[in-house]
Amino acid sequence: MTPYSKDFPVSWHELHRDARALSWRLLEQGPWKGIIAITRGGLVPAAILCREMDIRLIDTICVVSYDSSEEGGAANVQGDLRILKGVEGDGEGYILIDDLVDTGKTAREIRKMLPKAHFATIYAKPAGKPLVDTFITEVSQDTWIRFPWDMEYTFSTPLADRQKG
Ligand SMILES: O=P(O)(O)OC[C@H]1O[C@H](OP(=O)(O)OP(=O)(O)O)[C@H](O)[C@@H]1O
Ligand SMILES: Nc1nc2[nH]cnc2c(=O)[nH]1
Ligand SMILES: [Mg+2]
Repeated sequence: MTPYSKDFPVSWHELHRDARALSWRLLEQGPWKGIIAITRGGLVPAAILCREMDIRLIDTICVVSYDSSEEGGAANVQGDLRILKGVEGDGEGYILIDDLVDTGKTAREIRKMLPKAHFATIYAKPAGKPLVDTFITEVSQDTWIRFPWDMEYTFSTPLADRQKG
């Protein structure tokens, strides 16, 4: 049984705007040595942050967590976190970026590896929020965020027709 009953679709435009808002917040807290993106969701926000903040040193922590093999591609079943690639050091002076924090499981594990990094996300749900140093938008725990890279344009049935069905 999925704990998600609401959908929160995010467009490229909204994501860009929110990532730029995060850049403003982080610029005020710098200087920064570089950015560490948590793959894969942190990669697009990392690219936007680097551009806005003139950061050229970009590293990755590569992890596998949620299972996207479910029918319909709804990637909402979380398994054990597997670290495919880490980084050296304790993260001091670095921004650690991910697209969102949900249960906080990913953040908790990665914060153990990089306790001095500044953990930033664009979106945060209540359970994961205490683990984040800076975020932009909070959504409820029962909401599944849909990122633009996971979606495509398709026909939308008019509301009146949906009621008939
Ligand atoms: O707070 P948590 O409950 O741990 O969830 C947050 C993580 O889940 C998503 O990644 P996902 O595992 O879906 O993989 P992806 O980034 O490779 O798409 C998201 O990008 C975070 O990394
Ligand atoms: N796309 C997406 N991935 C997630 N991983 C954990 N929570 C979420 C979510 O709300 N949306
Ligand atoms: Mg992720």
